[in-house]
Amino acid sequence: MRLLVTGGAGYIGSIVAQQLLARGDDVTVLDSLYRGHREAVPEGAAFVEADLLDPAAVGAVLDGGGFEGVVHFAALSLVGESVEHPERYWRGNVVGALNLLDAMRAAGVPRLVFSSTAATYGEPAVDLITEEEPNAPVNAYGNSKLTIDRMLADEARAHGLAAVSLRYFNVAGASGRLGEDHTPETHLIPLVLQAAAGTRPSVAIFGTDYPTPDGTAVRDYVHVDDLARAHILALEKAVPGRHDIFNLGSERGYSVREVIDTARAVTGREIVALEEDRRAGDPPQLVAANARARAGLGWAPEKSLEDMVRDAWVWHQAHPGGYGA
Ligand SMILES: NC(=O)c1ccc[n+]([C@@H]2O[C@H](COP(=O)([O-])OP(=O)(O)OC[C@H]3O[C@@H](n4cnc5c(N)ncnc54)[C@H](O)[C@@H]3O)[C@@H](O)[C@H]2O)c1
Ligand SMILES: O=c1ccn([C@@H]2O[C@H](COP(=O)(O)OP(=O)(O)O[C@H]3O[C@H](CO)[C@H](O)[C@H](O)[C@H]3O)[C@@H](O)[C@H]2O)c(=O)[nH]1
Repeated sequence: MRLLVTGGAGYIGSIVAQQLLARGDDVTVLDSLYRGHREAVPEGAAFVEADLLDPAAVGAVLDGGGFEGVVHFAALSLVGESVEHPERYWRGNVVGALNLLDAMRAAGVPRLVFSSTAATYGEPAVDLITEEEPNAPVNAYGNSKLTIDRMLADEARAHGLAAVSLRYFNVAGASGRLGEDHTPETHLIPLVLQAAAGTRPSVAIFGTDYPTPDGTAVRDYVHVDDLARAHILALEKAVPGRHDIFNLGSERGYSVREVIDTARAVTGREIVALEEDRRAGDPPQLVAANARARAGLGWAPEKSLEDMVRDAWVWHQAHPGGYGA
């Protein structure tokens, strides 16, 4: 397929672009490089430096481009920043997505796969989160992503777009020469590995008084390669005039302590973990039900937490300062 990957200079988008190229798709990456890395755009992909907030630039890329689909990753995704500066998230994520949809409609691009998030569910007190769980985001990041999900449902109904929202839980791991390099880094696994490598003195455990087996928060971690595979399936199975939503998780949660212990075992390094207060807005537990993705996409995660930590560790050792170093 001829595909546009927005946000393809970022962590997940670059790895999806790489998998698409590997199976023979023709890939163009559109990214503003605001939070991405030119070095992460896979060889073989065409690259356009453009901002989704610039409708003329987006229209110029799509118009006459002959694209058969768009995989849309480009977004702001720092929960804390979204609470302090919600306007950045409404503009960057919602207006950006609207500009993209306008350009796709004008150019007649038939399908879109979108990076949604577990944050659309807020803080549900259930063991496994299904797609039927009420939407109740607790921050502007989740609100912006839920708004885009709703835009896609309307767009599909009115204009026949084949749209799929993939609700990622916690994405981790690396894939060959591509890995996770966020500034600032807020995600647990890269921070734990920086502590293992000695590039930071310790890692914080945010909260030890949660109602979970060991008192620390539980998350459902998915390897970025497994996640990437789900995008390819979604592109193939998207139905014109429909908007489908799929959770991407493993139905198995791990606590912060379990993640740190796994990293100790994988790296063989000492990792100093300091117990701190809860981070504001962190729910005790987020674990995905994935029956819908199994049935509808034929997708199931294959890689373990150990695989994610090992692959991220290999990448971290090869890129101790990230892409910039
Ligand atoms: N990492 C996770 O665990 C996780 C979980 C749930 C959902 N998501 C979603 O997945 C997507 C990818 O996440 P990631 O971790 O790879 O993020 P990332 O920050 O590494 O990549 C996002 C990319 O989008 C680009 N971008 C941002 N705004 C843009 C704009 N207006 N125009 C053009 N480019 C723009 C950035 O420069 C960056 O390269 C995001 O939409 C995020 O919300 C991520
Ligand atoms: O230094 C750290 C960093 C994180 N944590 C804990 O580790 C768990 C995982 O935290 P991450 O920041 O790695 O991931 P989140 O679960 O907070 O965030 C994920 O889910 C969010 C929605 O809830 C967004 O979608 C976000 O992009 C995605 O990475 C949380 O319980 C957090 O409190 C620590 O204890 N110490």
